[in-house]
Amino acid sequence: MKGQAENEGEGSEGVNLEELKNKMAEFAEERDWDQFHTPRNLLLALVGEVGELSEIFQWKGEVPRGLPDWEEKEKQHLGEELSDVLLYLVRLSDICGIDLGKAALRKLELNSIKYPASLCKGSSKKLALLNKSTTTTSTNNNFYISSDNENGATDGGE
Ligand SMILES: Nc1ccn([C@H]2C[C@H](O)[C@@H](COP(=O)(O)OP(=O)(O)OP(=O)(O)O)O2)c(=O)n1
Repeated sequence: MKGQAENEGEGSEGVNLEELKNKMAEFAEERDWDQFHTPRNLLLALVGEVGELSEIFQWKGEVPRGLPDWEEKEKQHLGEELSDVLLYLVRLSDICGIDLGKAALRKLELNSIKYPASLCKGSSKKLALLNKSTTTTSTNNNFYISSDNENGATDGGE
């Protein structure tokens, strides 16, 4: 989705998942595209957009937070691809009957239980300790904890 949008510059305050879900449903309904918005099609579309998002970063190497050296045009393009991913994710969740907001809040809770700040914060020694203690109690959450990342752990599981 490139180029000038009608509501460009409009404030984003108050945008919520419910609103995005309804707008996507309306968008599909108006075009009689419900027939194409099947779970599999939406998943493939989502993955395709993740690919387009990746292309923006491809070959750039690591880039600093906030992307200070990027041109506005490039940042706008990034916003468009991020939005495509979000919109397809919202639509996929809706079509699958998943309340994405509720599911995400629950997952955040699970994450905080799985990665207690008191254990994750700090040295790699503590991360290794967490790895050891959680893998013995966790049955279906296979994950690894990067020893060189002081910010936390990477979920390689579900
Ligand atoms: N069957 C479709 C096709 C598009 N869209 C919406 C959701 C996305 O936000 C956007 C995707 O549009 P494009 O497939 O045209 O993808 P891009 O905007 O990324 O364009 P391009 O692939 O040409 O860069 O439009 C949709 O809901 N259902």
